Amino acid sequence: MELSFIGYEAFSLVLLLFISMIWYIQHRKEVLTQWPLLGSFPSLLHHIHHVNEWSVEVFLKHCTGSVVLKGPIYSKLEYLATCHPNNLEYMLKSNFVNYPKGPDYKEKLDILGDGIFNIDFGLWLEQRKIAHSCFRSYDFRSFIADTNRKVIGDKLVPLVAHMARQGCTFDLQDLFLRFTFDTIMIILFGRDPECVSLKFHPNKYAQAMDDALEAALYRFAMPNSLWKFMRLLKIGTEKKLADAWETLDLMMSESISLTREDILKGVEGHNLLYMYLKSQRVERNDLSKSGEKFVRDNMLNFIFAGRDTTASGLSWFFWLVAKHPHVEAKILQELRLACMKKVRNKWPCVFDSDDLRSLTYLHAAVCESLRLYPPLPLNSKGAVKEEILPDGSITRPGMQIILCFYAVARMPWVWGDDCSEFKPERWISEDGTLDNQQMSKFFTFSLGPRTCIGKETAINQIKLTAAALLYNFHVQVLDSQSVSIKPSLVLHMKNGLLVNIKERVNW
Ligand code: HEM
Repeated sequence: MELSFIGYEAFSLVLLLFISMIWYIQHRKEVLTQWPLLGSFPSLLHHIHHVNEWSVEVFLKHCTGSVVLKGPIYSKLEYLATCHPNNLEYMLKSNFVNYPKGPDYKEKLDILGDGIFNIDFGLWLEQRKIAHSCFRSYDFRSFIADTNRKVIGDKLVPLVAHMARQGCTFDLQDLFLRFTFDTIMIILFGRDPECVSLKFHPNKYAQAMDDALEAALYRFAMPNSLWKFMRLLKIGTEKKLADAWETLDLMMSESISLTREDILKGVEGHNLLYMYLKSQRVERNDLSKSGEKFVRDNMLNFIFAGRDTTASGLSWFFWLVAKHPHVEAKILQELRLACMKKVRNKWPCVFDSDDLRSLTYLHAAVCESLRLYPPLPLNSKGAVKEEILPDGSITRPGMQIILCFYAVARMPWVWGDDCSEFKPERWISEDGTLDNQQMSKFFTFSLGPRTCIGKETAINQIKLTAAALLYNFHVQVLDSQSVSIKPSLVLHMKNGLLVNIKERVNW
């Protein structure tokens, strides 16, 4: 009797395995597999290391702008991933109030605390107003322009000239991360951490930021219970995040206390922390205690916002330009004209914000590169009320909505059959001016009330850096390397960008 029961169990197991195998063979070639009981979760985890490229395949294969992904049946995980421009526009702009980031977002990005990225409604509006008034102020804008000029002209260009003379191969992405870190730290705290230097000393803060961003990506893909369990055990990406958190907190408290000391000594400043403390109307004697967490959270948000994104934008831009010599030639032609107008014949030549106005083709090339490689490729939202989106998809409270900015640029029905090509010309209208119509389907800086506050700062910094480096040097990307996307919330290159640099002596 017992034997036949075991025999029955074994038979059922073999049958189950057989059915699973047949099912697997039938479905293994699908881009997105809906597993019995487990939903799309195994597919999502399997593809998480290249989630952006995978999202393009999924949307193209399913010929749609939206797909629903479900977690295992025991979990409440349900995603709506969409790259339909009408949906994106609707959620980010027209019906923005129904699509806050939601508490789930803040839990996953807890390292950012109550900073502007993480909060919604009244609290967000208050912080947005403070940030907006700083970024609009003449003094702060001049301070940013001045910082850009100094960091590019006095540090970046001389270092690149040195590398060119040495003839050594180096990682351009690493250099850009150092450069944007120095710049953002000067803008925020008025202090130069001197990461752009001949010593190339290891940057533990950069590593900490990379680890935090990688851990955050995995949190977005996993059921909450799983990453919380990993956090409890301090293993994997959660262990890296805990260490990164400690390192970044230390950096923040050092930077904040140094700036506070300056203010207490009466040193006038134009940096963002100085403006934030002033905008809180903190009494001078109170500066040592006031708003510790408020300041820490906001400044850390700005470091994440300003360093990684701009460095990513620069790295992909240089890679694309190196792969498209005809684009490089057109940019150089424009730069040469700009230089001639100002009668600049010394080497190296560094451009300033005034020059940028005449550089239409460079602007188009930068937009085109940011379209194809948006530094923040995904965005996440929650829904307050159930609604039907413009493409007919339904959003429900509790659902996580993923806005796929990387994928939208690669949909032929949005950007045309040549959508995957690097073509700055698509941004220029027949009369040679910039074609602003493209902006309605350009989501790289988001849209609506939460549009990136640093958009102008970032574009200017990329253009000024590109102009200075391309005009003075020839950047040759090593053909032997494989350039791919790193699994992270920011679109970095997995193995960096190895280049050789030569001075352009013939100008
Ligand atoms: C190429 C560079 C950049 C790109 C592609 C970019 C992109 C974005 C995107 C997509 C958002 C919306 C994020 C969301 O809603 O979750 C955003 C928000 C934001 N960005 Fe940027 N950004 C860049 C550079 C900068 C810089 C240089 C700064 C400041 C120094 C900055 C400050 C911010 C802030 C404060 C927000 C939050 C706005 C809010 O929630 O109201 N960004 N950015």
